[in-house]
Amino acid sequence: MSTAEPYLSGLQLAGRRVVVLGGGSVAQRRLPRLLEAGADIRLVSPAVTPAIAELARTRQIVWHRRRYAIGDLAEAWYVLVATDDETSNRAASVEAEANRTFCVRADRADQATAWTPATGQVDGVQVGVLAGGDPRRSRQVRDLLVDRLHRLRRLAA
Ligand SMILES: C[C@@]1(CC(=O)O)C2=NC(=C\c3[nH]c(c(CCC(=O)O)c3CC(=O)O)Cc3[nH]c(c(CC(=O)O)c3CCC(=O)O)/C=C3\N/C(=C\2)[C@@H](CCC(=O)O)[C@]3(C)CC(=O)O)/[C@H]1CCC(=O)O
Ligand SMILES: NC(=O)c1ccc[n+]([C@@H]2O[C@H](COP(=O)([O-])OP(=O)(O)OC[C@H]3O[C@@H](n4cnc5c(N)ncnc54)[C@H](O)[C@@H]3O)[C@@H](O)[C@H]2O)c1
Repeated sequence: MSTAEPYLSGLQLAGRRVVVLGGGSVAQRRLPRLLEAGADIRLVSPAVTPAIAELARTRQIVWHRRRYAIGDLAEAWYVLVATDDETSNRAASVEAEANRTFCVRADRADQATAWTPATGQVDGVQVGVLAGGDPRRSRQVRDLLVDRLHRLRRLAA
């Protein structure tokens, strides 16, 4: 990956296929935002957390109960790689690159073509913060911004 700055964007994912690999704590944290965006989510993982199993049971996502296989990313507009198996993570990011599909890689920031910002929303205003790969800092800055937006709303009321 280059040392250039990432380009923040507002992806319109409604109805578009997003493939998530892995069903652990990282996937669980990120699925709610993808669902709010209306993404058509396919999740591939041999095991998932109870919260993710519930999303599958209620048909909010489609869960394929198996390991990643080459070809899984064929229809994807966006890919979130979050398994704890480095070999699969690497193979999937190679497949995404060949498909020219942007791909988050939770275990290796330097091998990813997209990063997940810390996000918040107040009154229809979304904030997204990247802090150069330092998630604690992006979370802290997001919390400050969301708090300030809440204060402004109270002052305006
Ligand atoms: C902001 C947030 C968004 C979200 O996830 O929603 C986010 N990580 C969050 C939490 C978090 N991340 C980590 C922990 C474990 C404990 C700790 O270290 O504190 C926790 C805490 C937890 O899990 O509770 C460790 C970690 N993170 C990355 C690596 C790999 C590496 O750096 O190479 C490793 C080491 C993994 C390992 O050791 O194996 C990589 C990335 N994490 C990013 C985003 C992208 C950078 C964005 C930026 O520029 O800031 C980036 C580059 C790529 C990506 O994954 O998209 C969210 C907080 C927001 C919120 O709370 O709302
Ligand atoms: N980027 C971040 O914010 C962040 C935060 C914490 C951890 N991590 C890293 O991200 C990865 C995932 O973390 P986690 O805490 O969600 O792990 P986890 O152990 O909670 O979940 C891993 C998931 O991957 C699944 N899995 C394993 N092999 C697979 C395969 N071949 N194909 C598909 N699914 C497979 C498992 O069944 C499990 O559901 C780890 O490498 C971890 O070090 C990243």
